[in-house]
Amino acid sequence: MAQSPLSLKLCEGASVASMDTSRCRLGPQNLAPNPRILYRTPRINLPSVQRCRTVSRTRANAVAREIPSEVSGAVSLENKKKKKGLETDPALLWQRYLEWLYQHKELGLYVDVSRIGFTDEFVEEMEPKFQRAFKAMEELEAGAIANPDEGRMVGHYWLRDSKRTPNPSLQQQIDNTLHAICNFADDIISGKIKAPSSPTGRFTQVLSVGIGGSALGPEFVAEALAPDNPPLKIRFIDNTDPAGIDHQIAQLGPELSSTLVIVISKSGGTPETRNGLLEVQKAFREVGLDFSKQGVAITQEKSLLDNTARIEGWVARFPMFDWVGGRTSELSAVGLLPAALQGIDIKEMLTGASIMDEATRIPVVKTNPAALLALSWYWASDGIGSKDMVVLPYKDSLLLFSRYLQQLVMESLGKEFDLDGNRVNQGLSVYGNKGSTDQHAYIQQLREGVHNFFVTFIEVLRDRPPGHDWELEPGVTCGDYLFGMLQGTRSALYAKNRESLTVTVQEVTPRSVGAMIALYERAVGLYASLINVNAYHQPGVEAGKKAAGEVLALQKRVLSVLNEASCKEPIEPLTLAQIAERCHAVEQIEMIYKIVSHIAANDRALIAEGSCGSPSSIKVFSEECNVEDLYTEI
Ligand SMILES: O=P(O)(O)OC[C@H]1O[C@](O)(CO)[C@@H](O)[C@@H]1O
Repeated sequence: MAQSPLSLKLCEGASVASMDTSRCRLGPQNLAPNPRILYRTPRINLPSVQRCRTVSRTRANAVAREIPSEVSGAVSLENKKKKKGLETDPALLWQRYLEWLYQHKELGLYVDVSRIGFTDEFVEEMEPKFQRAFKAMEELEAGAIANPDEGRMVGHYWLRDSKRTPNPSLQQQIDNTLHAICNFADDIISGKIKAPSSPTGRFTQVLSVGIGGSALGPEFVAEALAPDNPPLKIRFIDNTDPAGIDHQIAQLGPELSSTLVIVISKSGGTPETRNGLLEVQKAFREVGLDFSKQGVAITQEKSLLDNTARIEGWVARFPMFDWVGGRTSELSAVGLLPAALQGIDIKEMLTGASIMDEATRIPVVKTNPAALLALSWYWASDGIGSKDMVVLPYKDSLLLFSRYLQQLVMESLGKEFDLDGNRVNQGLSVYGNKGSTDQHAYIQQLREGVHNFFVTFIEVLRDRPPGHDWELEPGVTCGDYLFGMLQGTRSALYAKNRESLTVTVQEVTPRSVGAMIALYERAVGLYASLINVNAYHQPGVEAGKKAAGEVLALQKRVLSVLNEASCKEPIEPLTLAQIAERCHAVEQIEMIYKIVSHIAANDRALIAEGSCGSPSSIKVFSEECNVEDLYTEI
């Protein structure tokens, strides 16, 4: 017999037949954060408890014009592709390979778009759009307000060439910050800055707390570049999952005393990051450690996090600049400080990015690797994201590249409206892990199943550091197999009309990683211009945050109503419908059921009686009557 979520959660241990009379005990409820902690206001705005009715969510924008797909060029492009098909003649394919292969000699980086089937006619048609995109990029780099909705400049390119800032004070801020990061990392690694409670006086671990752009870049780079024995090892808290947080803290064990906690949040008010910080601070208190002696903040000046760190006297604070977006912040303090603490050469990362920036400023599609990517994306996904981009790095250390790109691409391009206010529902979906591992997971479908993707192969030529390779069969190394798997998959997919492009680097080094980050940042920026969307805002993310705030506000109201009922003599158990009515949220009854289920599953101070398989029969009451709450909440 299928069980409802409630039967599973509320009545753990009880058989379905015995559920009718089961009682589910819940522990004391306390949603209020520790009053001693200053950093406690989440960025999500919780409506006051008086307003626990459903807030109707109307879109702020005026009603937008729906545009037919012909306007975006999608239909004509689709037809052209059908007529053309992919080149199959080996000699012509080789010619195409030679004609389109891009090589950056200094970086040892190649971009091969020969297995994307665009035609010369298409390239010609795209030329005016590209010229507009190059122009827009030039203006952006010169300090234009390239993020009009937020009225912001977009300056991540300045981070690796500070002379390009539109004014000298910004240049100084960038240079000073880089200098401060290098000095701080040196002082931590050398032990000049001490971990006061550590037995050795040294910091040995970094715990990075952040989410989205404040985590994905540092996670990717740590996986790609951290040496086997870094001066400080790094761990991440990138969610508000209590079990995940507990796991990280448990893994640190006694090394908590030698852990440098870096809290990263541009806004300084992201709820998940705030919660991570509060949980870590609690863990510190429980073992008698002074968090302020081990905490570092990376955030915008004067943000809530910045103020907290300043008032509590944390070890250090580093700025996040207003003009650097979260998903393009890897080469700001966000990515550079954690990397430097792991002994990664951050100046090399910046150099790689800077060289790539030079290469991707060239306003000629064929000789600009970022433009080649944008051109390929446009062709392969019809300029409307009709196909997903599967990213397959054939190198374990690049495992997180696809996850990093997922945010960079999807948060930048996934937009409801274009810059003219037309509803376009744009985007480009990105997923992938690594090859050849994924060949044993989903490549079966890619080759033979639904044709809704194109592939980006990331190839690394150097298998191992020099002097370490050996032949596991005559003439064949382990790395040859990896190489063979990549080439084989590329060919096998192409034979079935599945398009792909390949980005090749010599080695995974700080320089090549910096270059790849810059390559994709620029490709996203150019592609956004081609499809006419603002790549630098994320209005859609706010809706989820607002809705989460409404759920938590409703939960407070539910608890308040139950508390009031439990203070009566005798205690008054309430049905879900009664709770909803007293909350003035009749239309939210399903959410109230979920709230009660969740609280019940967590042993808090609620008792639910009734048939768990039939929510309408449930009666709920609180075990405790908090008189203080009675008159304040309602
Ligand atoms: O750095 P913050 O302000 O904590 O934001 C974290 C992430 O949240 C978002 O704003 C939305 O998910 C991302 O763009 C950003 O990287």
